[in-house]
Amino acid sequence: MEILVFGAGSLGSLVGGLLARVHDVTLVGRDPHVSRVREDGLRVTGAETAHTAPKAVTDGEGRAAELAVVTVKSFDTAEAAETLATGSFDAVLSLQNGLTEETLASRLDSTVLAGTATYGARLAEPGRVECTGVGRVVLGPRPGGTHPAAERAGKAFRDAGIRTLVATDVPRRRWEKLAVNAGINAVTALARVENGALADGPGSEAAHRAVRETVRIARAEGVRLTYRGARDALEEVISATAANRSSMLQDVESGRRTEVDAIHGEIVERADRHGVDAPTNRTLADLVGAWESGRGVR
Ligand SMILES: NC(=O)C1=CN([C@@H]2O[C@H](COP(=O)(O)OP(=O)(O)OC[C@H]3O[C@@H](n4cnc5c(N)ncnc54)[C@H](O)[C@@H]3O)[C@@H](O)[C@H]2O)C=CC1
Ligand SMILES: CC(C)(CO)C(=O)C(=O)O
Repeated sequence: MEILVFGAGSLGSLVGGLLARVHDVTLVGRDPHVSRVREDGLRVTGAETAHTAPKAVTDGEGRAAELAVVTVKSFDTAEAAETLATGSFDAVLSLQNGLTEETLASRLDSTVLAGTATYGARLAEPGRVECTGVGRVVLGPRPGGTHPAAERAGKAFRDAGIRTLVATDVPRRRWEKLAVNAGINAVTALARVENGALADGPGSEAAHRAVRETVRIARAEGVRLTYRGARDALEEVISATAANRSSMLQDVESGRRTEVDAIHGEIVERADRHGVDAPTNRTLADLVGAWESGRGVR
């Protein structure tokens, strides 16, 4: 399959490097990574290993492929969509945090699929990405149900050795992931603690409040997410990733812009739309937003 991976950073390089084992892959990224991939290929090290030779470009304009996989940070999604709109794709799949598939769908004519990835990836150096954990990709049609494009994308991922589930209940899964991120990301970033610190104590209280609010908003959106389901997912992720530093904590520690707007900000915006209270998410969004403004990265 011809696949374009838009956003060849950590996750995009891991997924693109693995897909290039059996598919015709083009990475859209930035230098010096892109130049190194052109010279020496792309190495995947760690929990997965591969050395493949995807094409790599810095200009994503006017490209065509059967599938485009979007792996830019959530705040770059609108710009990525504008660039993708100059090309031609049968389907576009988001593997990002947040509900970015809606931004893509509002700007693109292609079929937009939504997904989640629990693989861990870190761009170790130009030309080399480290797989820090083998997880799973779950993907499916944005409104749920089935679609041939989702089946084709799922088969392409599986053929490349990526653990993949094609799901019929993607909205619930996307909101469950959003609820887990709402519970963990800002609390760990503000408290400067690993995910495991939220297993009990005050961090746990804040995380559970953020999750409970997110479930209320998901239900107001018509998504069949239960508090018990989201709470179990939160507790499982806290336990399975106890020693990890969340992506938001890593961003704050590196002085980078975070995905707070796509997680807590998105939840607050939808809460306002539905007239539902979300005081914990609002406070978390304001505090991380204040840090970003003070740091000049917002
Ligand atoms: N890193 C991980 O282990 C995981 C990441 N995710 C999600 O995946 C998304 C991406 O995360 P990361 O890979 O960690 O971020 P990242 O910052 O490492 O990668 C994004 C890349 O996109 C590139 N990019 C952005 N706009 C571009 C443009 N217009 N043209 C060319 N290149 C462009 C950036 O230069 C950057 O290299 C996020 O939403 C994140 O939450 C989800 C699961 C795991
Ligand atoms: C699931 C979790 C919270 C794991 O750290 C994550 O997705 C993140 O850090 O962004």
